[in-house]
Amino acid sequence: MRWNMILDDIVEKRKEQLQREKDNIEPQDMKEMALNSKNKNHGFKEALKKSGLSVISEVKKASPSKGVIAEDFRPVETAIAYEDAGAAAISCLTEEYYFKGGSKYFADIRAKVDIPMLRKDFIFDEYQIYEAKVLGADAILLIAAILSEEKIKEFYDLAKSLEIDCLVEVHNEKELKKVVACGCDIIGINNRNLKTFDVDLNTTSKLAPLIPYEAVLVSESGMKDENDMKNVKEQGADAVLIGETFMRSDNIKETMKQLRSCL
Ligand SMILES: O=C(O)c1ccccc1NCC(=O)[C@H](O)[C@H](O)COP(=O)(O)O
Repeated sequence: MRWNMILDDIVEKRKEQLQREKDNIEPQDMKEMALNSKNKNHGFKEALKKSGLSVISEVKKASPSKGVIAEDFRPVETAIAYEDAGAAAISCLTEEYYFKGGSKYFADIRAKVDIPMLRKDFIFDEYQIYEAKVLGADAILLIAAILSEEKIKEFYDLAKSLEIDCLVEVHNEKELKKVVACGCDIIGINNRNLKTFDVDLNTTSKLAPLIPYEAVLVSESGMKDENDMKNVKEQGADAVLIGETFMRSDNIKETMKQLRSCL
């Protein structure tokens, strides 16, 4: 299978979702709603820079690698438990087909928690950034594997103009180079190999030394226990993004405590 095959499939499906979204609210209307939005940033970047290793806890019902993770999916309850457990921020999937997420889940959670929220999606159209603002997102994910350097810069600047932070995700050195060239200030290293779905925390070890000192470094995917947390912290991560481990937990507070026990 080709390196970007899975991402290509996800993006193709995501285009269909985008069309439905545009049919529902026209691009000009979405843009106006975003520009008139009173939603304020809850301080995503600042939350990740607090001492220790900050945790972005993810609300995710399913994934391409694991299928359905949470049969009994209760997004708002889960998000409130994350906040109570001391998560620095919440990530919520809004991609419908592969991750079984949705904008409604995002909006429902936003109404109930006070910590910063990341809109986790596959963003390739400015409409999705205006929509993120309207939903109350404090940050969006930009994936270097699906965007040119020009697009990263354009979307980064647009998001910043709307007071939205960007977590810009890389998988390898080539992607990292274009992200660094764009001056991105929050860089995510995804430990998941999208060809095999294997997670390897050595991806963080390999790329972390190449991240500019002033950028916030987020290690993403595959964090299962306190040793993984200790490992990526030692590699210089400021924050981690954790989904599956929390989504499979029946006691989120206890899982958070356990994950943080070696820090
Ligand atoms: O999770 C997947 O299978 C996946 C496949 C293709 C593209 C992205 C994918 N995941 C998105 C993520 O980045 C993770 O949801 C996030 O880092 C949390 O990972 P985990 O803690 O391993 O659930």
